[in-house]
Amino acid sequence: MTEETPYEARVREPWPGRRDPKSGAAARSEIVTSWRRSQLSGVVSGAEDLPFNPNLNRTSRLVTAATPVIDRLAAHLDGGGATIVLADSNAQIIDRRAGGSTLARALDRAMVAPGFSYAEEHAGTNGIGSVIEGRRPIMVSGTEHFRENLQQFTCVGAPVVNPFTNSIIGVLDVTSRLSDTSELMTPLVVAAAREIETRLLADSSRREQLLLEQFLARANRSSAAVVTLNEDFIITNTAASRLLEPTDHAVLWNWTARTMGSGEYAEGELCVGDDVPVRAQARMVRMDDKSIGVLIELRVHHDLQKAIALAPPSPGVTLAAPGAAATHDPLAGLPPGRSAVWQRARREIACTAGLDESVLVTGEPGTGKRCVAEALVGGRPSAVLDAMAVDRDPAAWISKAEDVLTDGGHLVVTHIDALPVPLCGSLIALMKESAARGGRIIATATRLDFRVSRIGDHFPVRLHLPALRERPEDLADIVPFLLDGQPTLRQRMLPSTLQALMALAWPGNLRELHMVLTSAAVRANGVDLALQHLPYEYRAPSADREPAALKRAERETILDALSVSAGNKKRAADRLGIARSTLYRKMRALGIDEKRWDTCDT
Ligand SMILES: Nc1ncnc2c1ncn2[C@@H]1O[C@H](COP(=O)(O)OP(=O)(O)OP(=O)(O)O)[C@@H](O)[C@H]1O
Repeated sequence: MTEETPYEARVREPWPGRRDPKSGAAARSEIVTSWRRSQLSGVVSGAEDLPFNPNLNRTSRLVTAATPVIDRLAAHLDGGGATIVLADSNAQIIDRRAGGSTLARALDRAMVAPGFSYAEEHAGTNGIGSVIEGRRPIMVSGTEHFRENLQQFTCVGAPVVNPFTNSIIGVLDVTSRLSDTSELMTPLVVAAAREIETRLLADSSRREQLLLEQFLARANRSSAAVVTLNEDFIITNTAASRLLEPTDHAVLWNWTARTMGSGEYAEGELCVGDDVPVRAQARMVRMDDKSIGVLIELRVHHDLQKAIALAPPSPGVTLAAPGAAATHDPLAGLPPGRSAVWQRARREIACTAGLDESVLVTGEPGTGKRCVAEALVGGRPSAVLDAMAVDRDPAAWISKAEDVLTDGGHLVVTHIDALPVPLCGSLIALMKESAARGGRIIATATRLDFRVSRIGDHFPVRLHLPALRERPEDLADIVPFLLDGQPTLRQRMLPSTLQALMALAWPGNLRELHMVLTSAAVRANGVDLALQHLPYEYRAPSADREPAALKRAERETILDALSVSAGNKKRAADRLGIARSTLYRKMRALGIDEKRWDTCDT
């Protein structure tokens, strides 16, 4: 007798999580083992490059609504030549049921199995990913499949659409062997997908009804702006609707997720609408012990509003640069943002632009240091030299710097922390000699330590740009700014997409965000940017948000320890109470640039 594969076991026990006492981890390792075993025996052809994620979200609204429908369909198809496949909005298969053992084995070999993603970009035309791209039911048969190992099947998929947001939250698919293809497959799948949507609507109505009741109970008693929201919708009273802008749905949802965590209550300050500082109090709303949304009261924070009003405005600054415009707003081309940390950085940039001093702009890679450096000299530096390119011709590099500074020009030097030590002395000497004639260097640096050259100490003014992950609420302002900034990026972004982006860590900062938006805009081809338009690895589903927030906190803690220990890894590890090897491993896993700190262990 042949050994039962994990997938056969799952077909026999359709929902292991419900009847099988095995833990999620055990079920996950089963899937991985099966995949590895298949790979080792060489039966997988062309599936190695399919994204595989063993974390299957079995508690989502999609699964809850789809289970009874699939149960019935599975009983109907039992022993027949067709299998039912349920996938999420990322085209990742969540479940597979029914179909005889021969078909199950064939699907195992082709990796049409839970955990694998059939997004079109990885799998080409198929009955799951192509449904998401086309937003309609589709039959893909035999050689119409892009991947060779799928060409033995016929797949019919239909989208499952969230009735409130109109976005696709999943795909229901029925797959059979090519020889078993039936014309009835399409109406069967479409009817089942509609039934799942009806169930979603009924379930949502109950949730939304309860949220509305809670909202009315509070709004009737409160003089504050009252809002109730979940990921899909938001209800506001008149005061809140005056205060909030459309992007604030995502801002409030993100703030709640960060501040409340797994608790029931959160309190804090944030900016909403047109930069209005508010004090917020949020309370979780539950139904059947599950969180279904939050109720938030917002009160305008008048003390903070006064403080912002008193802060130096963004002045028009007269520049000494030869040929520069007489008056220039240094903040004009810089990204907006409502966070306190970015507001402070903008004020410092505005003040610094008014000084005739050399400036060092620091920050992580991609935080926009070069853009800020150029803004500080009216957007018209006399020259821009990259210290990372100095090796090509050091003599020509330093001679160009000398020409600019001797003429009293404004030189932007990017990545000055990469300048070889011998050239640091020459550049500083030039900077000091030319200062009286108006010569000025605006430099950028990523590394915060300057233990080797200490070149940073010679700059009278230093500006630091915060990382994007320190101010996720700013994405609500930066995304439209970047989308508006280029003629090719004129689309709007759906609130759910913005929410997903806010939950990410952004190690590449603005550069990474710009890349993601450009890729999404190309993929969206003129329609509003939805989750499925983002590059695959950026489509964090809701279930992944907490780990993203945790990772962010862990990264912050490690960066803090490295910074306080002046980059010395042993001291940083001691500070954190972990082994140095663990610190290295965590740094790699969290994308902390080791090179940035690698001269600091001496
Ligand atoms: N003001 C801005 N307007 C539009 N895009 C911006 C702006 N600032 C930054 N970006 C985006 O971020 C990218 C990186 O910006 P910039 O080169 O200024 O960063 P940096 O901090 O100097 O990076 P690195 O240190 O890695 O060289 C830009 O190429 C652009 O895509």
